[in-house]
Order: sequence, then structure tokens, then C-alpha cells
Amino acid sequence: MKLDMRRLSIDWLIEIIHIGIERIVIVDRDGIIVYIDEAYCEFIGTTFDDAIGRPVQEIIENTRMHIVAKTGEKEIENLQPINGSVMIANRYPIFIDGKLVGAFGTVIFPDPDNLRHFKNKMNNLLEELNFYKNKAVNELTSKYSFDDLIGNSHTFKAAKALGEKVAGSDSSVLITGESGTGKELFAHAIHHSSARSSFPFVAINCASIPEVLFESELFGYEDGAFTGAKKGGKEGLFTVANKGTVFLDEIGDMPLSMQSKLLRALQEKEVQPVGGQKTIPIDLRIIAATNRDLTKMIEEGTFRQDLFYRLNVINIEIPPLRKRKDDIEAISNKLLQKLERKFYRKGTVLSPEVVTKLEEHKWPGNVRELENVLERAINVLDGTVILSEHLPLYIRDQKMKASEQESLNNNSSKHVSPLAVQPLKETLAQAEKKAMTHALKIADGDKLAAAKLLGIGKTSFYDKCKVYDIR
Ligand SMILES: Nc1ncnc2c1ncn2[C@@H]1O[C@H](COP(=O)(O)OP(=O)(O)OP(=O)(O)O)[C@@H](O)[C@H]1O
Repeated sequence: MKLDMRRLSIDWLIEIIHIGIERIVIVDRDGIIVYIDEAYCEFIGTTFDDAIGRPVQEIIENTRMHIVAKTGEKEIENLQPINGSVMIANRYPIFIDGKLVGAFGTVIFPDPDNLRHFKNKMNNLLEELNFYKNKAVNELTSKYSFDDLIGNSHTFKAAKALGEKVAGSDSSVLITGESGTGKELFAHAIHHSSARSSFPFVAINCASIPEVLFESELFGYEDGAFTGAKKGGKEGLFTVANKGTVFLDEIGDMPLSMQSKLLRALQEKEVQPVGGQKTIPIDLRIIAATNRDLTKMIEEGTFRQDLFYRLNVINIEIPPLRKRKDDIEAISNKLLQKLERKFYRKGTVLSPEVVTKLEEHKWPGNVRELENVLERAINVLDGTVILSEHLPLYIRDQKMKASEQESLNNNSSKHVSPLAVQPLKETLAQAEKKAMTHALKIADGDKLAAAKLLGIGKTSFYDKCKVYDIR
């Protein structure tokens, strides 16, 4: 039964239309405007008389009313840019006695404050989207090639030559070496020189993923796989990296339960997203890295032997900096170039005395420590020549008692001689390391929880763990 509206006068109907916050346009089957309300006309800079009888696309920017009047398909909550603002448009076909006769459209003009708010929100979201798009593209490509690996010492050159040689093959590579020796740099360079270089390079830090999230991060999950899961599911990093290279950094920190799942995925060359039935084929090259002794971990039962064999097809061992003193000057100069770009400096050089001091130091934190020392120097430098006085005390005074030096290297304030006054930066670093170790102890080794206790983000926590060599 049709509702009888004949008791409503046309004035009433017009008034009712004006009360609504939506603005209205009605077109006939050919997309010709048969009605448009005044506020709509005002907004698009026309008049009622001018608009009536004209094709809608001549009057309203980005309209699709004429299309809906032809297809009979409604379009709901479409975003329609008009006059530089994004409107929300609904378009409905009009059927009379089952026959398509035209279309009825509404656009919402919120009040100016709301509109401004809506525009700002949209702009912020678009900016955020662009930021993440760029970030995603940057993160999925290798940033370094073998040319970026500096070092002429015999041992380093041998490691580099092996890397270059195996880059072309598809075999798994295990890169071992102390923290800060350049393992990640090697992984980038291998991918860069491989046939997979035009496909993604996805670096995964196994120490930074909480155990419960490992499987879903690596293999993805299906819609509704668990409470809090994103609607529509999520792609895993292994599928994101398809045809490219996955770099599993700190593989020694991968929990045992995950090690078996990883092994299965590598053997079967497929992954099964969490909560899903189907498997997805993957074509990947794996490069893993660790500063831990995996052989010892196998003996202790904390690392799977079969996974070790799978990853360790080619082993590249990067020697620590103290065993390649000849490289220190060349690496320092390369790092200085990088730092000069960061701090807008030019022409910075090391004095011969500083080169000697740097060569005498043991470098427990390897190249990363050297980088930090040079960054400190460039910060306190007035001219262009880095002198001894620009180095931290523990490197400047190599004759310091062994125990004192050890304690300073470890950034532990416990054994610092009361006479030794250190630069503020080091004192702060020691305090920071102490606070992090303490938080980790309280959080029972859970790095995420420790970061929360300290009120810092997890990325910042993991970065600092690397700098202070906290495991
Ligand atoms: N041979 C090298 N030439 C130039 N820069 C280097 C070299 N080796 C390392 N670096 C620099 O030293 C820093 C540490 O390197 P990287 O992160 O690759 O070490 P890592 O062994 O992966 O450390 P970790 O085990 O802590 O993850 C980086 O800034 C890197 O650019």
C-alpha cells in the first residue's frame, strides 16, 4: 500500500526539504535537473533558475547523478569533492511503477566548523597515509650495497668477497659476528646484488616481536582469527616479502615454538595464516644473523639443530673491529662523511693522534660504538680537526687502569673512580643503561613490559638495547 501524502501541501513538502541538513538535487532519466534546493545552488555558485533544465554534470562538479539515473544502482556515502571540499553524497534511483524515471541525490554540508574539522581530519589522514606509504616503500628496499661496506683488512675483505660470491645464489645465509659489526649492512648488500633486488627486502628483528605475536606477524592472520584482530585479516611479513629476501635479525632470540613453525614454512615453501585453512605459497631467500653462539644454544636445547642446518648453508663470519685495526681509519672517514651530512658540517678530519687512540681501543660495541664516539666528537668540535680532547675519557686515556676502563666500557657506574670525571653524556648513558637493566629485571626479561615501565616506545627501547648491548 502506498502512503498517501496528498494531504500535505507543496509548501509543507518544500519546508520539510529545507529543514534537513542534506542538500538535494533531483534529475530525470536523462540527467536533467528537475529540482535543486537553494542552499545547494548557493554553495555551487549558481541560481535555481539557471540550474533547472540543465544537464546535472554542467552544474555540479564530480556528480554521478546522471549515471545513477541510467544504471538504477544506488551509491551510498560516496566522497564527492565540490568547491575544494569533500562532501558525502548519497544517490538513489527513482522507480515509479517499476520504471526508472530519474535519480534523487543528497550531499551533506556540515556547518562551517564541522566542515573545517572534517577537512582537517581528512588532510591529516591523507598526510599520515602518505607518510606510511613512503615508509613502507623505503623499508622494503635494501639501502646498502657492497660499496658501502668499508674495510681493507684481509679478514674483512674475505667476508665481503664471500658475500659478493653468494649473492647470486638462492641459498640461505647465516651472518655471525659481534653486535655492531655490520651484519645488517651485509644482509642489505647481499639482497642488493642478488637477482631478487627488485623485490622486497623485509628485515625482521626477532628480538623485538613478543612471542604471542610471532606467528601472526610472520604468516599473517585471517579475519576474526583472535580478539582484537584487524577486520579483514592481515598479511604476514613472509607474504609481503614474496619473491624477495627476508632478513631474520637476532635469530637466536626466536622462541623455540616459533623455530619449528619457521622450519616447516621454509621446508614446505608455504605459510598458513593464523585462523586460516588455506596455505599460501612463498618464494623467499632467507638471510639470518645473530651475535649469539647458536652451536652452544643447540647443546643447551634452546635452538633447533635442524633449523640451524637450514639457515647455515653459507656462513659469513664478520670479524670484530679489534681484530681489524687496519680498517678503523677508513671506516671512521666513511662514518664522518655520513655524520657531516647529518650535522651540516664539511671538511672534518681526524688528527693522527686520534687515529692512534682509536686503533688502540678494544671496541666492544664495534662499528656502532665507533659511530657513537665520532658523533660525540663532531658534536663537541668547534673547528674541523678532531683531537684527543674530543674523544670520551675512556678512549682518550688508554693508560687508565684495566679494571677502570672495563667498567667505563660497560657503562657501569659501580666501579668508576671518584677522581674520574666523565663527560655528562657518558654519565647519562650509564644511568640510562642502569635504568633499562633494572626495568628488564622487574619485567622478568620482557622487553615490551620494560619499555612500558620506563614510559618509552618499544622501538626506542630496542635501539637503546643495541647501543648498550643489553640482551
Ligand atoms: N664495514 C662498515 N663500513 C661502514 N659502516 C659500517 C660497517 N660496518 C658497520 N657499519 C655501521 O655500523 C652500524 C652498525 O651496523 P649493523 O647494524 O649492520 O650491525 P649489526 O652487526 O647488525 O648489529 P647488531 O648485531 O647489534 O644488530 C651501522 O650504522 C652501520 O652502518
